[in-house]
Amino acid sequence: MTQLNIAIAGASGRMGRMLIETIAAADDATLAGALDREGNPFIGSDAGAFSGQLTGVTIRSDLAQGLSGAEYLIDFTRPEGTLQHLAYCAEHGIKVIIGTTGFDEAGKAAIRAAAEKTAIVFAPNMSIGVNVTLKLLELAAKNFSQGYDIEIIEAHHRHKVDAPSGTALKMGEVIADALGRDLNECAVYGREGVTGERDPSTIGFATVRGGDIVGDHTVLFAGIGERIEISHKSSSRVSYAQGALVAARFLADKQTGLYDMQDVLGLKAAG
Ligand SMILES: NC(=O)C1=CN([C@@H]2O[C@H](COP(=O)(O)OP(=O)(O)OC[C@H]3O[C@@H](n4cnc5c(N)ncnc54)[C@H](OP(=O)(O)O)[C@@H]3O)[C@@H](O)[C@H]2O)C=CC1
Ligand SMILES: O=C(O)C1=N[C@H](C(=O)O)C[C@H](O)C1
Repeated sequence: MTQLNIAIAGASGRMGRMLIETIAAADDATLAGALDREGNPFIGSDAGAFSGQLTGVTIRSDLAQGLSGAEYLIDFTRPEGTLQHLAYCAEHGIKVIIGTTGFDEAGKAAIRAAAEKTAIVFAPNMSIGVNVTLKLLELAAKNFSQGYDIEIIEAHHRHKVDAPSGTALKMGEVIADALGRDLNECAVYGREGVTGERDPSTIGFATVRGGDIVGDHTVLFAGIGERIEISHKSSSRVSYAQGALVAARFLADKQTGLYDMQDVLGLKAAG
């Protein structure tokens, strides 16, 4: 069986730890490197120390050292970190799976440019459940295009730094596209004070942060006399890590190009 040699960025983070455990349990993947930024207290530790299962791979801050044996990098860090890692990977032909959220337009443009040099999967949510939910939302939006107000509510743990979540924004994009609207023009991010009546063409977002909530997303289609809610709730980060591994397998025969989880899961053409 061909082995995927995968390095993990943000190795000591919530997703990094889960990814290292997931790779250890996979028959076709080998941990080939582990990165964290300079000053991180876990630099120099074994990447498996968190789970008590040593890997023989040391967490490094130097990209050349951390990526020397890697064909793939799975990166769930912060936009500024991901973009630094990506520049190195693009130069060295290392394929990249990006789960990081919170990129601005310039960051997204840099990812598109890097995809001309290496193969990339970039998705705000790698879970199969969320990606199938996006298809359900497309269908729902087309059928509730008149007479239903659309609100997206997301809840995450207290440590999350970006809002709305990347997944909530993606849900908004999918719904806006299905309705022929531009999310940049119709999104309303929170309300306060005398807001006036709701504009029916808007898509509203609400954000909750607290405790250890892994990640909940609900889209509400509120009509007269009825409302429809489509929800996805994560109870473990394992589904994101498994999805990232599926994305790495998908890239095995790709040299360049930018893909998302809809490509990976073959959902683009699905009705
Ligand atoms: N696509 C998906 O399916 C999912 C996406 N995410 C996204 O993944 C990202 C990480 O989430 P999570 O694991 O919870 O976050 P954590 O804060 O737990 O981990 C982030 C890791 O990245 C490191 N890091 C932070 N800044 C930099 C930098 N500038 N350069 C290099 N490394 C850096 C952190 O190091 P330090 O501790 O030293 O700061 C830490 O090791 C978020 O953007 C989140 O939204 C999360 C879950 C699923
Ligand atoms: O930060 C998180 O935890 C998560 N982030 C992603 C997002 O912003 O959508 C995915 C998931 O919801 C967990």
